[in-house]
Amino acid sequence: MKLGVLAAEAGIGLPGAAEQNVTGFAIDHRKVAPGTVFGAFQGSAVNGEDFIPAAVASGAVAVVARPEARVDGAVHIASDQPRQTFARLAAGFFTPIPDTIVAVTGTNGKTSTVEMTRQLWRMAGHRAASIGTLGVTTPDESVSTGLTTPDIVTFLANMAGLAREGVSHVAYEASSHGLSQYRNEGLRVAAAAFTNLSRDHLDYHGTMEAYFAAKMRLFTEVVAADGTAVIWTDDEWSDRAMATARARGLRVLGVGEKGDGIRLVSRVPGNLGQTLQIACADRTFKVELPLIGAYQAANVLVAAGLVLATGGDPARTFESLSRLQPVRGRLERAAITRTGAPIYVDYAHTPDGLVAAIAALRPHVRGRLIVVFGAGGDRDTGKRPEMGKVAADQADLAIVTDDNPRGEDPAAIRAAILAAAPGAREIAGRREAIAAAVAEAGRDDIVLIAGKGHEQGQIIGRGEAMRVLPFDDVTVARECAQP
Ligand SMILES: CC(=O)N[C@H]1[C@@H](OP(=O)(O)OP(=O)(O)OC[C@H]2O[C@@H](n3ccc(=O)[nH]c3=O)[C@H](O)[C@@H]2O)O[C@H](CO)[C@@H](O)[C@@H]1O[C@H](C)C(=O)N[C@@H](C)C(=O)N[C@H](CCC(=O)O)C(=O)O
Ligand SMILES: Nc1ncnc2c1ncn2[C@@H]1O[C@H](COP(=O)(O)OP(=O)(O)OP(=O)(O)O)[C@@H](O)[C@H]1O
Ligand SMILES: N[C@H](CCC[C@H](N)C(=O)O)C(=O)O
Ligand SMILES: [Mg+2]
Repeated sequence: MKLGVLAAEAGIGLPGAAEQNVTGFAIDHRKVAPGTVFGAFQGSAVNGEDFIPAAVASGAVAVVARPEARVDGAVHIASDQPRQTFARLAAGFFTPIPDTIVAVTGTNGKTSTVEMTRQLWRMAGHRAASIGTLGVTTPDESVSTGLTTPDIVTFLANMAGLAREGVSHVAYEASSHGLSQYRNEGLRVAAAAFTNLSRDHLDYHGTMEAYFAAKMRLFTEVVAADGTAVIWTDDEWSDRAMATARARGLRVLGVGEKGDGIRLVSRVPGNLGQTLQIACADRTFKVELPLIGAYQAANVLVAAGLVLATGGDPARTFESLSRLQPVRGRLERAAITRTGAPIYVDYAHTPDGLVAAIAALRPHVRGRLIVVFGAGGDRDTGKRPEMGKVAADQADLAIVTDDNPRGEDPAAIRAAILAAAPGAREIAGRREAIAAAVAEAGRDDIVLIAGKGHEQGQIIGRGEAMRVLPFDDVTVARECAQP
């Protein structure tokens, strides 16, 4: 494909005819081959512009970079927003793409919502896939990518690969990092959802306002101008999210107790699930959802909103809710202790997530709720005491342990949590902490192991020294429960 043709398609002006043949795209100079377009971005760790000479030496035909960057020996595609320009250019190269693409943002619930959307589409007869923290899940398999939102080249290549496999519908997770780094752009996104906003990632965004603004780019720039915004109505930030979507002229479908598109009329927790009454388009529907917790009901309804926004039939969609499969590591019932106490594994790794996971289990607890959790290293430090406070206030026994210490001293992370968690117990090793919780649990108790969900390892160290030690909360829970 000729560089000039790609640029013209993306509406990017280039000096000269740009007859160069483009063979691929890369944002890492180590992946540049002859004919590659290299995106040189200023990052948080290093400046990609430093690698321009190396990229050109490896055969880059063009470099997308700021106007002030120096490019010799290749076409300089100058842009004040090089990540966005690169994405638009690359999107023309990676074809075909699936017909129907939707995206989900929010602090919590993205993975669950994209996964539920995928399942609902599949039940409606579509070949559907999801992309997010769990990797790429296709009709046939699941492949892990390591990041929630893969880099732009992987993202676009995945989309093209899925379309070639015959996938017509894709739901992807748009993290705030991904949105602010333009890691998923250039494609027609038919509908976009907002689940909620609460404290997380302030190490990266600085303030809640900046964090919110990063997420809102999904509505102001990423979703198609004639697309739909599916917004959970019952969050503190919902009204502002709706106003943002309306200001762009998007169709807004509100979902929640205050929702005008899908209204949650009532929710009654049952033993292994819950009963929902839903009002939609002048009709009411009763759903036996085989999942517990208000938060799971919320995610499922937002997923249903995305399905309706992309042409799904309401009656069929709500009927399908009763056949949804649980999402890996989200309130997953991992094992039962010898005394009969259930052990749940959940991915709650924010204060709000912990509140939601505890609230989901509370109606099922006759004795004590024992919560094992920690906080990740090299991430927002401010959420640590907040998580400690939630556990101290709302669990009957809190055990603070390690969760991906990364480059930090695990004892210091635990101390920051414990400072706000009077009465909590400190047990460094995660296996030992889980074993202690299991040993404590009597017949009427429930154990919640929070923070790692589906994760398969403990991340220790950073940079060259980083190691991932195999660790799976579900497996360890089973081993401790039935030694
Ligand atoms: C802070 C952050 O988000 N960093 C991500 C980001 O890095 P960056 O753009 O700042 O890049 P950088 O490492 O400073 O390098 C700058 C540029 O030089 C290039 N480079 C770098 C080195 C080299 O030798 N040659 C080279 O060309 C890089 O490819 C990059 O384009 O882009 C990189 C490539 O896409 C990511 O790998 C990297 O993720 C790091 C590893 C990370 O841990 N990210 C986490 C925080 C993250 O993104 N998490 C969210 C989940 C959040 C949630 O869901 O709650 C996610 O979406 O996964
Ligand atoms: N709608 C919700 N409201 C509040 N908490 C939620 C909600 N959905 C999920 N959670 C909590 O967040 C955890 C993670 O859920 P999920 O993986 O779906 O979110 P995510 O947004 O993809 O997270 P990440 O940012 O890590 O990718 C759950 O295990 C639960 O504890
Ligand atoms: N997407 C989130 C996941 C956090 C999971 C938790 N186990 C941790 O390591 O902090 C992040 O990268 O911040
Ligand atoms: Mg996720």
